[in-house]
Amino acid sequence: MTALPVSEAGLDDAPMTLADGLFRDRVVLVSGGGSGIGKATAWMMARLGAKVAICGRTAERLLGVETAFRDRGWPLLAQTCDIRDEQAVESLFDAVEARFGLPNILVNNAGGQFALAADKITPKGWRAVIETNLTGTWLMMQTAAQRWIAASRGGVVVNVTAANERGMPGIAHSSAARAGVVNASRTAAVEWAPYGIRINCLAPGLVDSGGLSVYPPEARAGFHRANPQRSVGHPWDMAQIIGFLASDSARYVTGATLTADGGGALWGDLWTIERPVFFSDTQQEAADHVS
Ligand SMILES: CCCCCCCCC/C=C/C(=O)SCCNC(=O)CCNC(=O)[C@H](O)C(C)(C)COP(=O)(O)OP(=O)(O)OC[C@H]1O[C@@H](n2cnc3c(N)ncnc32)[C@H](O)[C@@H]1OP(=O)(O)O
Ligand SMILES: NC(=O)C1=CN([C@@H]2O[C@H](COP(=O)(O)OP(=O)(O)OC[C@H]3O[C@@H](n4cnc5c(N)ncnc54)[C@H](OP(=O)(O)O)[C@@H]3O)[C@@H](O)[C@H]2O)C=CC1
Repeated sequence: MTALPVSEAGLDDAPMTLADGLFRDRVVLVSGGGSGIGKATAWMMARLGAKVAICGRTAERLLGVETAFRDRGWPLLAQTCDIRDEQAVESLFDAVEARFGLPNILVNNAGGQFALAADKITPKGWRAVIETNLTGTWLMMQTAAQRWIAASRGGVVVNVTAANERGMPGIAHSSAARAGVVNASRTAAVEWAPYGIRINCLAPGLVDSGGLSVYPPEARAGFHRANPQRSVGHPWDMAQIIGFLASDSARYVTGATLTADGGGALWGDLWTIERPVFFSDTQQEAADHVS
């Protein structure tokens, strides 16, 4: 696959398949918008005319995007917020409403985990990942829906989960949380359909964002081989799928999960921790281990 640029200048020029002005004057809230997939999405939305709000826990990350948007004359609201904290989530939505009005689109992208063998995860570590990826994502989408319902308006949610059809060895907590988001999304897609709210998920496979740096080098070395395309995706690839799901082109799509993993759900052997010897590529090593 052709490599796409990752720099900010690259995001300015990255090829766009979505129509000019597609999100003109729409208010788009992107969680985790200070880096990786969220940042690429914020950029894409701004290029397509949206008023963008981003959040994350780290002020410096947000500041980087704020500066770049100011240089380009793009409107942006950036606010620190831990999505696990319901009061912080409420004040984030208050701030967005005060600046731009109620969001039309929520891109629920913030999340992450640490890689550790399932038998080593502590209760505290389990809770931290579930709270981040399931509870935090839920608080954001429920808050958006409550406000849309109160205002008698529709809205669109895109939840960024992870491609977990075959589990995600090394990140069991995250795999469980993402499965929870997918099913909560299906359920809410039905309950909130009468209010004109659509909810879909994007389940990425491996995407070459800075986020991958937290994985051990021996795991990272195998990432690009873990799917039939023998490559990792780019944040811009994810941004454009998010743009499609958020747009009226997808108006008949709700409760769905779109997997973008280079076919990794069908073929490939992915480990986010070092591959146990039992699963070794060399038959002799594996046989030695079993016997
Ligand atoms: C087939 C195709 C498929 C394709 C499938 C695709 C594969 C998926 C690849 C995914 C890639 C990405 O998501 S890339 C994005 C990666 N980005 C991130 O992960 C960043 C976000 N992550 C985080 O912030 C953290 O990991 C997270 C734990 C979730 C939240 O942080 P907090 O500040 O709340 O938590 P902390 O205080 O740091 O830690 C809380 C506890 O968690 C545990 N803990 C935290 N870090 C730990 C660590 N490195 N090792 C062990 N344990 C740890 C400890 O018990 C900690 O308690 P103490 O012991 O008391 O400290
Ligand atoms: N890259 C990949 O291969 C894959 C990524 N994903 C998922 O895609 C999403 C984006 O990841 P990606 O861009 O790759 O990696 P990044 O680590 O760059 O992005 C994660 C973003 O989420 C923010 N975040 C994390 N926890 C919280 C929190 N509690 N409250 C608010 N913001 C938070 C981070 O900001 P801060 O730390 O400042 O809070 C950061 O901006 C994540 O949910 C990730 O797990 C899924 C599958 C594969």
